[in-house]
Amino acid sequence: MENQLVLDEYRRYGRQMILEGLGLQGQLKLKQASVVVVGAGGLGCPALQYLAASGIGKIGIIDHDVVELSNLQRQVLHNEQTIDMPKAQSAAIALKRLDSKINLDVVTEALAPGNAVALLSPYDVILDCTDNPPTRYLLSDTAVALGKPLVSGAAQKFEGQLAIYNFGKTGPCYRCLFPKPPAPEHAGTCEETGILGAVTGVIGNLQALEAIKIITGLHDGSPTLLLFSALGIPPFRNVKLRSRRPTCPACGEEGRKLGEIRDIDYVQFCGGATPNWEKSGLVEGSPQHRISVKDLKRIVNNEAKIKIIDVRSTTEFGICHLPDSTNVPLKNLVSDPHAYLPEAKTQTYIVCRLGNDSQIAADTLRSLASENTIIKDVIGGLRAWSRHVDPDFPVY
Ligand SMILES: Nc1ncnc2c1ncn2[C@@H]1O[C@H](COP(=O)(O)OP(=O)(O)OP(=O)(O)O)[C@@H](O)[C@H]1O
Ligand SMILES: [Zn+2]
Repeated sequence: MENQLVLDEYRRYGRQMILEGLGLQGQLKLKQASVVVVGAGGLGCPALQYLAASGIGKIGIIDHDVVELSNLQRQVLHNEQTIDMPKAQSAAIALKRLDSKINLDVVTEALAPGNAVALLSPYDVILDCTDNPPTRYLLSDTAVALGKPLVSGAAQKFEGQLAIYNFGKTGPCYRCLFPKPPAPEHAGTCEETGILGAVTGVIGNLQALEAIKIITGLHDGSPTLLLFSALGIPPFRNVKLRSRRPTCPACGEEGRKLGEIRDIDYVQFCGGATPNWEKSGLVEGSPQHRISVKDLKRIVNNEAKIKIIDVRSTTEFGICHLPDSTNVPLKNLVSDPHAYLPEAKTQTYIVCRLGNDSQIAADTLRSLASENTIIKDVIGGLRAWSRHVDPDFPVY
């Protein structure tokens, strides 16, 4: 029945079928098409919702993570009842509610070098709705190897990006544009940098729209990078992309130099795994220049002359903070550290949300202070504080 519509489908898709350029033929193309969405998070949810609603014949959902309360602010297919459920499964439940006959492939494992070719090859179009550099390179290389277009989205803070890679005969791949990965400290997740939910909605919807244009033949085929800034005037800018780089190791005409995808260590290529700082909050017996949250709690109760400096932004400090802590945002501290050097005999403890920025601040002050001044960073930050000391302290 893929080459014709059933009676109900005329009514369901009529509003888009009457569009010039789409028509019955366009709707049949959507019905015959298959799309895979990698990542059922902030971008994946809205993308999946509009792909499913438009009548795509088969949709793959790949995500290894489970739903958390902090996801619901933007991952609009999930809900309070599906917390702790695999995201791919939670998204499938929501899409089945929209269309009970929808054809879905649900994969609750991560896309990895060993399974990428097999998992992605059954589909016509691939959507990158993930959030980390290793997966972006893996998706791009696999799309090139399989000769499929990759609709790639990204969003952070108030900003988003959209591009189609490996599109048509000359469209560049992700490696053509970004031959080198970002430094790990610049590859922050939404947890670290923040994200407005509606921003992922804008980009995720555009990803669905681009896939629909590609499938129905409405796309003009020119590779562009769309930059969105919610606070910008105007909020959208379009950058025309060059053709493939001849020297690109993935798609360049000088031949593929990458080797087999399953043998590539993408995590290593992107600078190695980022340490899980939160876990390190559990470390008992702190190293010399660091303090665990439990030890800090003991000191707060007993010692008179201590100072707690919180190096988060003023906005974050306003959300919650430790009693008697002083807010000095990291950038202020680093730009004028002499202004914040502790008085003699004051013990200084530096805290942030997850325990990274506080180390930079503590190192900066220690390098200027006299040798026996006590300046320590709090391991695991406020996240560890709420986990191990005060369960009523807000986690955000
Ligand atoms: N290699 C991968 N295979 C499958 N899914 C992936 C892969 N890498 C990332 N993802 C998924 O992509 C999604 C990205 O979405 P998003 O950044 O909105 O969610 P998140 O990771 O839950 O966010 P937060 O940073 O707030 O915890 C996540 O659900 C994540 O599990
Ligand atoms: Zn390339």
